[in-house]
Amino acid sequence: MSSSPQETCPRGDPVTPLLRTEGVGRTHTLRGARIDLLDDVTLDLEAGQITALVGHSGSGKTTLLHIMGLLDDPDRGRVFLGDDDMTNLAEAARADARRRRLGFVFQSHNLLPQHSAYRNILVPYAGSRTDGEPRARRLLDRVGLTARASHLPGELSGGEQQRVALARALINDPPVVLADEPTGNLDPDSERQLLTLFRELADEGRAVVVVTHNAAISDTADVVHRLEKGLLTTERPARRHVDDHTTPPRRPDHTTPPRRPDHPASRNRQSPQQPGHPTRTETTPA
Ligand SMILES: Nc1ncnc2c1ncn2[C@@H]1O[C@H](COP(=O)(O)OP(=O)(O)OP(=O)(O)O)[C@@H](O)[C@H]1O
Repeated sequence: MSSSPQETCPRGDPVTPLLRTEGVGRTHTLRGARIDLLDDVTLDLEAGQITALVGHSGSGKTTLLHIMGLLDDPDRGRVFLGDDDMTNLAEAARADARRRRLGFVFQSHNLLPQHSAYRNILVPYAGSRTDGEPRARRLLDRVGLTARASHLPGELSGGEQQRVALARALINDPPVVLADEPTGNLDPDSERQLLTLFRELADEGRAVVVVTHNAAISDTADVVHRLEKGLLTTERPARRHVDDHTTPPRRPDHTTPPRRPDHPASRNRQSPQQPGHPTRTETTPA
């Protein structure tokens, strides 16, 4: 098998989530007080699904995303990519997993200002240059930016920069995409384009997790997890998180392609986490 990234996303085994946190905990001590920011958080990211991670500011969403993305270590618990326990791996192996198996999109897209859109997409490529260049061009086309290939980030709009960042996140064809407030700085059109791309990625069999305060994303998501006082509550199916309960749950038309029964997302509907039930039943004092 070639060591370069493949063109097709690795599909998840129907029963093995693409990413799993198991009993993850993170405790801080602030001015002598112990704070369980994350307490026994168990969650699965399944193939074919967009997962939204919501909660008030400071509830630990980014911390959990960084732990899932192997950018940070939990104090307790484990993180699996497929069947692989990533918890106590050496940093070199974690870095390799981050590069090949995880794609990151951040609110501030972190593009290199001196490089063109095309070069930025190639920066994290793990394969050979001859394989990478056509891949980068296809990804530029996919995010609708072929005509902007040679433009510097400063010459692109915020939405275009974020689509370059998404193309960069996909260069190694990762099965899992993690996004932290990706629409935070975007206008509604750019937001819609990004959400459409996320839906396509899920429909290809990837797991997409999005930390967000944006109700449009939680509407679009297949699964919504809420973090509160260290505990994770799973809400399924996704529904609005605004106070307008008179409006029925709805997905934007562009996010609802019909799914075949044999689609990875259809095979993964069952979950040990039930709607509305925290992973632990008691609340942990902050
Ligand atoms: N090393 C640390 N020591 C003490 N507190 C910390 C440490 N790291 C993070 N925190 C605190 O943990 C809390 C959670 O931060 P985090 O960024 O994960 O929250 P968030 O839910 O993503 O917030 P937001 O929605 O505002 O981005 C914050 O109050 C932060 O200050």
